[in-house]
Amino acid sequence: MTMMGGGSVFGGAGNAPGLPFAGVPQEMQAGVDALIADEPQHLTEPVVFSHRRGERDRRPLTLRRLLARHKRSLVAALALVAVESATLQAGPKLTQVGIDDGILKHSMTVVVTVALIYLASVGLTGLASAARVRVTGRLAAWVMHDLRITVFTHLQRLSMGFFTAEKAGVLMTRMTSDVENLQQLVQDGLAQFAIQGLTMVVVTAVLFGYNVKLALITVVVIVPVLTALSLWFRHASNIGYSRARDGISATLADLSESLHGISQVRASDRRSRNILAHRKVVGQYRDANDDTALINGIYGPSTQLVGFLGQAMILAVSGHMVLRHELTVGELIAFSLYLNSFFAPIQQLVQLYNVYQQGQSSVTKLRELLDTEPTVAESPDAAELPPVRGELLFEDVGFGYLEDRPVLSGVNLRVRAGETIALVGPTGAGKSTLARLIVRFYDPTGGRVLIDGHDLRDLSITSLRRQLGVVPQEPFLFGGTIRDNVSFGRPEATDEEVWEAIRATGLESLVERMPEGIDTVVHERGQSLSSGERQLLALARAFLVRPRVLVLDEATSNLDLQSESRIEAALDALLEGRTAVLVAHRLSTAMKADRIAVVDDGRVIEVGGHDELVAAGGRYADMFATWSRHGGAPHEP
Ligand SMILES: Nc1ncnc2c1ncn2[C@@H]1O[C@H](COP(=O)(O)OP(=O)(O)OP(=O)(O)O)[C@@H](O)[C@H]1O
Repeated sequence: MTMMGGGSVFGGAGNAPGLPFAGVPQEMQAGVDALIADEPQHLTEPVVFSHRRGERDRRPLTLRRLLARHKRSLVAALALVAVESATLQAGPKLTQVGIDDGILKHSMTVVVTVALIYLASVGLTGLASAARVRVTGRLAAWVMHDLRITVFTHLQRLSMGFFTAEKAGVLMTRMTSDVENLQQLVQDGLAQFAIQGLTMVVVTAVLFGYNVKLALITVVVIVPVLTALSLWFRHASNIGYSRARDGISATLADLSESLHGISQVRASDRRSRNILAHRKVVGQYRDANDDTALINGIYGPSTQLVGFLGQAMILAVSGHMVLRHELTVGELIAFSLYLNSFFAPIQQLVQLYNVYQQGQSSVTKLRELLDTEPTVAESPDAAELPPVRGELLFEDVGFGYLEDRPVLSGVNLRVRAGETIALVGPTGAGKSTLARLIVRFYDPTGGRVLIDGHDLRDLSITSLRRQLGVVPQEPFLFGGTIRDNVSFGRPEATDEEVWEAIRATGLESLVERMPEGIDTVVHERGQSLSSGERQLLALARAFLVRPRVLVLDEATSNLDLQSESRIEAALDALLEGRTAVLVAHRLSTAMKADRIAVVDDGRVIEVGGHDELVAAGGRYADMFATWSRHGGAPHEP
């Protein structure tokens, strides 16, 4: 739980009893203080966000770089791994001494001493292991924490084009399964790698130390078979895991799309089709998991079988050697115990290789994401935009979302400071695109967009956005209260200012009817407000920020007459005294603007006042005539 700094939240025993909140009883205050002191503190200091990445963030993401920030934990983990691997190997040697020097020579002292040392080594292994798990767990938690914040910050930096091109589900996979793969690798995989690797080296040396002949048999006969099996497993499981990764990506992408479009799914009664489609992606994921389970099922038991056969062979040879007094019984037992510790790491290492592979491929995918440069970048010598009057100028602007498909070409348009200009035209003409260029969601591919004579590309993005307000076609409401949503662009606004915005946009009666006024929580994605109310709330949000320049994309949804007139009144209040570019889908809105620009096929073909354009008898006059014929109210100047 996040807790801001500062004093006690509870009033203590000083509050008068009988009032609605009488405070914490004295006898409980100590407990409450202890509880608060125990609360974990998360960073709540202000974030300094930069549109440009710092030098540190520019270096490509690697596992080593992720770990390097936590050197102390890493060194501690390695030291504990070394202790764990060494103490683990004491058992067989102690068994041998116990048998040869204790049991066979009837020395109780040796047996007891060896048993005590054994006990101590087991205890030490347990302690080292517990400490190692704690250290690597903490290390993994921090690495994941850093990574999630780095990726999230980078996503904030990326341009709109990236989000429209990339499926939301795929981005979710980066933040979920890719980050979790890495967590698994850092938390246990790397430590196990080190333990098993070290164990193999130590045990090989010990085996040769005990008996060169037996060790050679092990290395020459058994190891090649195990190696061949392991190479097959590595190859097969690589393919399997890569299919499984694609499977989970597709499953999450499909799930996220279905959830976002749930109302459309219901309305079009696509439920059974969607279930079928989801069944298909989930089925592919299951197939991939089935395959990896099969591969594991073949590899695990067959390596075990090879291990047992090898042990049987070694036992036959070493038994023969004991009979010929070339080996003691204790040495035979110790050798076969060490043999176990020799086979186990081979199996484990191959399995771990998969964890490593998965982790590495996740690092690669996250690296690709972090290396994506924002297309709308802030220039290194970006200037602060001084307070503007709000004149906008499009100079021979060309733009296309895709390289070979121009959406705008040769657009020239001047929006005077303080005027409201409406963009009208057929659907797909490029009206919203023009609006997006003003707020620099995209940069033009040709020509320039200027505000008060400054090319937008030369300005710091923050200073530009501070003076711009945007009301999108479908306003997004965030999970939180009405107050949070209205003050989204200016969280420091006072209650009075929030109320003023609510009153100006005619939301007052609605908010007053709500159970907790401006503190009423509206649901995620604003499902608890009607579409008209959501639009009004978006207008209130813009009103509170009081930007010099407003860009409004008029909602296309049909509202009842009352809501429409409320929105029109709210617009009047909002547009007063500022420059506004209004993407108008209704001529009734457009004709109230100071001037109208007709956009067709990516060009501005007419600009002028309503009467002027009607009199000119051009494209706008045609649109107006059609609109009037179909029941639009005739314009009364
Ligand atoms: N993110 C995008 N990626 C690729 N093409 C896009 C994207 N957004 C819009 N387009 C295309 O650009 C063209 C202009 O779209 P735009 O949204 O500007 O039209 P509009 O005039 O605002 O239409 P409407 O009145 O329907 O809102 C359309 O052909 C559209 O398909």
